[in-house]
Amino acid sequence: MTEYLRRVAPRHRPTVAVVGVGAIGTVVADALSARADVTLCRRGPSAPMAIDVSGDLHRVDAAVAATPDGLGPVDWVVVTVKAQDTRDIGPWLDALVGPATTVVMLQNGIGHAERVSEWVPAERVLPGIVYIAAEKIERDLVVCRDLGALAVATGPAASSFAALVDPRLSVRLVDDFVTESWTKLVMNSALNTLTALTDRTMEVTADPAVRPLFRALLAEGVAVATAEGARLPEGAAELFLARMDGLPRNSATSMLLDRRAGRPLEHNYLTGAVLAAAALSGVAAPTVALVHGLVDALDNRELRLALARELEELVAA
Ligand SMILES: NC(=O)C1=CN([C@@H]2O[C@H](COP(=O)(O)OP(=O)(O)OC[C@H]3O[C@@H](n4cnc5c(N)ncnc54)[C@H](OP(=O)(O)O)[C@@H]3O)[C@@H](O)[C@H]2O)C=CC1
Ligand SMILES: CC(C)(CO)C(=O)C(=O)O
Repeated sequence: MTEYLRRVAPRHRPTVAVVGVGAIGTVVADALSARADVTLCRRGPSAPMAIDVSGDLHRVDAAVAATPDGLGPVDWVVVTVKAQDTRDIGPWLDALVGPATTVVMLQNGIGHAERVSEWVPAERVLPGIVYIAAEKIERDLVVCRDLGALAVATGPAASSFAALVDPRLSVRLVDDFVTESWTKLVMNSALNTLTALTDRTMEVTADPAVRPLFRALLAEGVAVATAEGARLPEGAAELFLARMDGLPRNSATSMLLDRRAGRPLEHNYLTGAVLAAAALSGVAAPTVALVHGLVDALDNRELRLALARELEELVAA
């Protein structure tokens, strides 16, 4: 293209749809909004979102859709629902995914591409791991306490996506995504589950009564991750525990927030994923199994309570 044409040709602004406008979806939408046309795909009333990033409170500059009706394919779909809700966003993906769409999966756990294989082939999925601390404190308001980083699998889609993101949210391109995702999964399997079970923030890692349980979960997780091809250093479990000790003491995990709000828990994609891999590779993970069972019992109880609350509201209405 000549220099003249380059100047007069209208620039195509990339289009992005964020499906799952909770804590992480809102932070990422905000970070994309300067360089792309962003649509927030929300269920319920189509209100805009506000965000508070370390005291800077503002409205997210994005369109809002409450239903997929009338939407067409976009350049990028960013999926930020909890892993267990991925199947439910099928109607959004039907509308938004076309032959040139890349789906960015920003979720804890592993198996990101498999979860959306019905809608998009693996080569057009960009899996990502999230290192952000955020919470949706009201229906239309998210607080971001640490605008950390995203880690995405290296490739052409990764560089193009990174170029769209405000540099204040760093995007790290990782060659070994297996090691990256298993490292986070092993930590989430211990930290998210034990904070949710004890109803305590990250300070629980230092409790001498609970610390041995952290150690056992991490050691089993590391053994399974290694069997799955993650390349972890010698003494990885202790290293992970030290990393957890460095996290803000009064911060919640996403699973603790879900427990406190009476929402379904993501454990089937955390401890559940570790157990599935352990069964396949023949690695023993008895502590992970016990803790998984406890969280499952908690999840069912929270669900029953949520249903009872809904019923009460219906009766009162
Ligand atoms: N929060 C954090 O600090 C961190 C989270 N993560 C991971 O990031 C991922 C996203 O977590 P997070 O942002 O915390 O989760 P949230 O629960 O805050 O947000 C998920 C959003 O998805 C929406 N949703 C669920 N089902 C549907 C549906 N069928 N259609 C449309 N929207 C739907 C929910 O809507 P509604 O509001 O209506 O319920 C909710 O707003 C998870 O895998 C989590 O583990 C990782 C690191 C840190
Ligand atoms: C690492 C941690 C605990 C950070 O918030 C997380 O991934 C989560 O809350 O799901």
